[in-house]
Amino acid sequence: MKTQTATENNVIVIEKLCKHFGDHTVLQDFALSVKKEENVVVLGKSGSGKSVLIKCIIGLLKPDSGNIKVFGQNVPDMSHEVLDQVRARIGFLFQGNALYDSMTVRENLEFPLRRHWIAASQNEVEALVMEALENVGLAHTVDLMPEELSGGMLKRVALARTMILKPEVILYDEPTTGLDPVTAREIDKLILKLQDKYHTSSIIITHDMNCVKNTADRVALLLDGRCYAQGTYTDFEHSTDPNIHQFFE
Ligand SMILES: Nc1ncnc2c1ncn2[C@@H]1O[C@H](COP(=O)(O)OP(=O)(O)OP(=O)(O)O)[C@@H](O)[C@H]1O
Repeated sequence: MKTQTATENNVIVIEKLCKHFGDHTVLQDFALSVKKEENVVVLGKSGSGKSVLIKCIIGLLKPDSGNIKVFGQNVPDMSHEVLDQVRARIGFLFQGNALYDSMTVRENLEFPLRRHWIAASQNEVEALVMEALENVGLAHTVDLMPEELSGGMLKRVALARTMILKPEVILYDEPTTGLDPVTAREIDKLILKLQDKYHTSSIIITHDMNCVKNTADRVALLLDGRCYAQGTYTDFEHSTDPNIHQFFE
């Protein structure tokens, strides 16, 4: 049974998050929360700090101050051991997919299972690999190498690998960037399908307003280090605030 220890149904609560590099302030009192089974899109211009935010959430960067509570525990206070356990509950879809070129699709999908010692027997590993690939409609690619796959297929295999540990939270870093519009919409649909099937919560970083429209339960605009505005896609679409409106031009 999955444990849900966070308060008020929030799986992520970020409060007063500050991160500087030298005299460059990237995040300043940033706040955001994500509820169970909610998709929150973080919008922000290039260089606004979206990747820094994601890295702080998974403990790859230490904030200067503030809290990042994931499943009720504060990431900056976690020991390496606890952080490792929490990371097994958080899936991360990298912008560049981060598949190993020298491994087959099967080996790429087995990798997180072996790293976290999830499946004991080879039969269990095989079943989980095939379930993950069937989820993204790519069971037939199991013995192919990444170089034999199209950009959209690579993204779907990467998503299958992210999902194989059945994460409760998924962080998507620009999931549709570099894909043609038809493939991008297929990825949007997969994001929703997997959320529905596994009841995941997500933070999605994207500039693709179609992806926002299709996937966001809520949109948060990261501007000048803060969460400048939050609302639905429709709220944002109808906003007359130039800082919001510019994303629709
Ligand atoms: N390790 C680091 N050391 C110094 N500066 C950094 C570091 N990581 C990020 N930055 C700076 O923080 C700022 C925010 O970077 P970040 O990569 O989070 O932007 P982003 O919103 O993800 O941009 P993009 O949409 O282009 O990917 C940038 O000015 C970047 O140069």
